[in-house]
Amino acid sequence: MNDVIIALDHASREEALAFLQNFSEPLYVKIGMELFYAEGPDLVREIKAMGHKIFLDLKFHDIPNTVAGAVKSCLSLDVDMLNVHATGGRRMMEAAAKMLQDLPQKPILLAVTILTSISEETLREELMVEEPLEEAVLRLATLTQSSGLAGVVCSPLEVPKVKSRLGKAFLTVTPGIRPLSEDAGDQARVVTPAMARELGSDYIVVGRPITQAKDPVAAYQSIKKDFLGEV
Ligand SMILES: O=C(O)c1cc(=O)[nH]c(=O)n1[C@@H]1O[C@H](COP(=O)(O)O)[C@@H](O)[C@H]1O
Repeated sequence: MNDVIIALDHASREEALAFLQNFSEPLYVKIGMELFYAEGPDLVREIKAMGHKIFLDLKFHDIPNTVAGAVKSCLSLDVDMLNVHATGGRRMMEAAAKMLQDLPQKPILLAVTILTSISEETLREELMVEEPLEEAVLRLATLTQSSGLAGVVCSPLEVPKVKSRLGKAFLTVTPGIRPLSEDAGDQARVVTPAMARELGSDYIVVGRPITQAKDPVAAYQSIKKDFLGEV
């Protein structure tokens, strides 16, 4: 299943709902730290009740017991996807995955590998990681899979290696998407929607190229067409 996930990086409930009103169809949306910390879990329930699928992007990174509790707290929201940071390590990811094990219908649990705003240079000079960025992503993705999670967040650029090492079924959810005409902004590893399809991404995550477009519906449809090859 491939899809375009729209990042609702809005400051308030009013802004997010005004944005959603442009669309007549059910969407796959991402609620991240900005909107969640402003509005809390009620808005997640409200958007879910409107029929949209939800990726709750809170990127948990803490000791295993705390992350397990955070995942448990989120389960009542009935989200479709949620995430942790792979750099929290095996015990943390296993504790998160354990919270889902007895559920009849599990949300997709992902781990963020290396943020798409990080470049090879930043990784080496600021984070003191000496291995090439692609190797670091691959190492964290391997750890994520063996910890029992369903997939990773990475750049589409790393997808071919992740898939060839960890198998097609291991999901790749990829932000850092920019249509050709758009500025990369704070992203360091960017790829067009069509390239993401060619590289094998399962889902692309797109924020500003849609939310800040003059015509968000047209921007969404064009990105969806480039990624899925249909409207
Ligand atoms: O976990 C994420 O969703 C995420 C991981 C990552 O490595 N890079 C990344 O950009 N994201 C999120 O994806 C979205 C990208 O937004 P735009 O750059 O506006 O398209 C933002 O909401 C980020 O928080």
